[in-house]
Amino acid sequence: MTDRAAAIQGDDTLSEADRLGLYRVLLSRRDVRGQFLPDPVPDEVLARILVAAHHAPSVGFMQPWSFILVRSPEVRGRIRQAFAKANDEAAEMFEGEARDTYRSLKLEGILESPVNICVTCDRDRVGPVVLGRTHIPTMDLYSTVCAVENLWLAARAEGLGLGWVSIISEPALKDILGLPERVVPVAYLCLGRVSHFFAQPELQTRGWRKRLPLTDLVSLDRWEGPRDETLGAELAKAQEKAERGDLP
Ligand SMILES: Cc1cc2c(cc1C)N(C[C@H](O)[C@H](O)[C@H](O)COP(=O)(O)O)c1[nH]c(=O)[nH]c(=O)c1N2
Repeated sequence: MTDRAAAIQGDDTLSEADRLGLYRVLLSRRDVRGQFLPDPVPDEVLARILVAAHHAPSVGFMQPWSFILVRSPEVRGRIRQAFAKANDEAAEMFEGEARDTYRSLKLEGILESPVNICVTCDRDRVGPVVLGRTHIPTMDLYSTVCAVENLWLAARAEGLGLGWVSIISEPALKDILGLPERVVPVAYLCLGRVSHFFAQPELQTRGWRKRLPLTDLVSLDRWEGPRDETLGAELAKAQEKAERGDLP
């Protein structure tokens, strides 16, 4: 094989089944809190999902992420306590009916899921000057979120549910997991087999918020600039189709 042949992707066209499969994963991915089954996630499946996360894009190819697999019931118990404290504080921030609804929501599956994963960002992984992060310092955090999304989609492709828990004080999480000062806990995730996936986001099903019309969110050339009517009609059609659960 020539150097060039080795350097480019061989068959770079996706089959129709691949294309649809990707959309199916994207549109059926759910945040899962309550339907976890206790069966362990096999190591080879975990490895595939973590490789998918590790193939995420990152600023300057910095790869600032690490993955802490939290299996210990003792550690998970401490995390669950930190969640409970933050969740009580969070409920107080809402008023009236919203507070009651908030209290009725299940917002984590820390103990029910067989494994938790903390995805961290080492802000100093390659020293202070990073290609692409020179003018917007938060780019390493955004890169780590890309890894989280890859992990989430790969989990869905493996038939596993994943739930993101962010109602925890950051210092408490850092303390429990022993993170050094320079390392940010970007995402605390609960992963495992589930009894079922909801068709729509749970927050929508439970009346908290609806998906916004995409046409309101796409404009031309500047913040809230003019709308392209022809594109707008396509966006509305495509969104309706997705809401019905039809693949594009
Ligand atoms: C950064 C971040 C943080 C959180 C979330 C997501 C993201 C991206 N979500 C999940 C969130 O509620 C969910 O994604 C939306 O409601 C949309 O639902 P689907 O993900 O499409 O099922 C989430 N869910 C939850 O039950 N507890 C939580 O603490 C959080 N935190």
